[in-house]
Amino acid sequence: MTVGQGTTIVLYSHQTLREAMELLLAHTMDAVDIIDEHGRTIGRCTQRMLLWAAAREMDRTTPIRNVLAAFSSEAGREDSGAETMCMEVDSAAAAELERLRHELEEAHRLAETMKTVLDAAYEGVVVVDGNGVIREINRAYCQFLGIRREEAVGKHVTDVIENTRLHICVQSGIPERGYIQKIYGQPMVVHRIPIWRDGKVIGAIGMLIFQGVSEVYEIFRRLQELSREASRKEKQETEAKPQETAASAPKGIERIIGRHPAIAAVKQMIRRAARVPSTVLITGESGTGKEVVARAIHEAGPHADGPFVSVNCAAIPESLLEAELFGYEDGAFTGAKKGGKPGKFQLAHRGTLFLDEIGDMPLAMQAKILRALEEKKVEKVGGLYETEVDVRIIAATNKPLEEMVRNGTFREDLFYRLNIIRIHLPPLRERKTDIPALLAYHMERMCRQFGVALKSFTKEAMEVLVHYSWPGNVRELVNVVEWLISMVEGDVIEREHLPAYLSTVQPAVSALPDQGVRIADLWKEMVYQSERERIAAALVAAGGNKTEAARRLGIHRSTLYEKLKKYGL
Ligand SMILES: Nc1ncnc2c1ncn2[C@@H]1O[C@H](COP(=O)(O)OP(=O)(O)OP(=O)(O)O)[C@@H](O)[C@H]1O
Repeated sequence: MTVGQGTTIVLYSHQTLREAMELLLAHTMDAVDIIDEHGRTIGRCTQRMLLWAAAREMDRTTPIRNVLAAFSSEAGREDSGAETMCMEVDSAAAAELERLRHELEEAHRLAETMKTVLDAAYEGVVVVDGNGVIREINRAYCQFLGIRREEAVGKHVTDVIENTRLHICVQSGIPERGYIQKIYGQPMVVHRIPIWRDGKVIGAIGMLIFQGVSEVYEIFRRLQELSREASRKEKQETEAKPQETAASAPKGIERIIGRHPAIAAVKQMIRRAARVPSTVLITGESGTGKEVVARAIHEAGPHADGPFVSVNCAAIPESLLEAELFGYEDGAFTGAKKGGKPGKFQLAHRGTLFLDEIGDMPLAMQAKILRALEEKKVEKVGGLYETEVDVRIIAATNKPLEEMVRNGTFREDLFYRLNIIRIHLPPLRERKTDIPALLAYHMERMCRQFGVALKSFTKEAMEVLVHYSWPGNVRELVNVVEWLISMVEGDVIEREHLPAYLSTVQPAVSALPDQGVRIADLWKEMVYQSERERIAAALVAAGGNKTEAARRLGIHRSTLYEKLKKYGL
């Protein structure tokens, strides 16, 4: 009943008249402060006030704030020596109190606003104290980590965030901006900013910058300016075609471009699916990236070093499907290769078998696949014995499997066996904000691959591309980029250069997200940072030999020298 704040005894405004009486009696006190739900003192409960209430036979369950209000208004009229705090104090003290109350309210409002801002922030934000213990973490960061706020607050940052250096930043007091930090195998741009007070570091703020597609046009434009500059120089300096080096080629989840919430959720699912060996069913229209997702799961999982074998079930004639999947023995059928052939299941041993277009699988073959999945054994066509296989199955389809189960064209038992983890990829027209980033990514990738100067889009051309409905999804977008690279002579792609069918829908005033340009700078920093890291890694791999490092990077030696100078390596 008694409410204590440290050693001070107080009464909360919701407590009853009876509780107030018991409190004063128990502590033989004359008066006690009344505190509201925000911790503010709203008045004082005195013996006189309680006597007043008793004389009026007030219900003992009346909240004390109501008693105070009634007493104040009556006492205010009848008695200038009323007991509420504001009336007891003299006018100077009252002014001071008013100022303090105002300040407290402001602080309270500010704290609320800060929390709202933090949670609405596009970036992930985490705050640690001087010991590296998490004091605050916002919704975006929690979502990215797949944890709840309560699971993070109070823990040491190293127990919550992979590869963090926030605790080091607290010790050194040196800000670290635009660093690359790998979280769940994904390179992320982070900032670490120490918080100073009275000449001491009392904590640090960590910001996680999602490889965003907001401000995409600006990012795109700047990125293109940068890269065009760089590729012009490189072209002048070297005859050799710039190659996409193994070190620079993005892998796994990095290849999945997009920050639309649906894609962010897909990435989250990929990370989870990679941790377990369960079968995965990926659904989505043709060209939405089902195979990219399957590969990402494989590459993020424990069998990443094992094979990834892809089978398009729709592309193989029914008569050959069994031999293709399970292999065949020598002389198993007319036309069989001498010596036999291993099947895809065997080839995918200790790796992943990606069964694309599983909805097109004939019923008879579905039964065989189910058996292989359940028994983890396969038998070649014409074979006499079974072989054990350890394969993770990822299946994909653009067909409505549930409906096919209902009408008997897809086996229910196989459906449930495959549908353990379900990932759905929405069509591109439902995630238009990802279009500019996808264009940027594939333009950069292909120009590099073909050894041509990077091309950029005008805003008008970009608007047409964002507004187009992309029935063929990302695959169609990739094809359009390739077409543009080969058809457009100059470095800038104008609206007029686009195939006519893309322009059938007129763009609205501005289709592009308009969220400021902060991320653009970060993107630039990220590009610089990752190039610096790539060069440093190549140097280490080449044992310090610059000619060899340049060869590994696919750039001219003089370009490497220039970059070494630029990055202070
Ligand atoms: N999120 C993405 N980021 C970058 N590229 C993507 C993305 N999604 C798809 N792509 C690209 O689009 C093309 C088609 O992707 P993919 O083959 O994975 O689609 P799919 O859904 O498996 O198609 P289908 O159903 O026809 O087999 C590929 O070139 C792939 O690299």
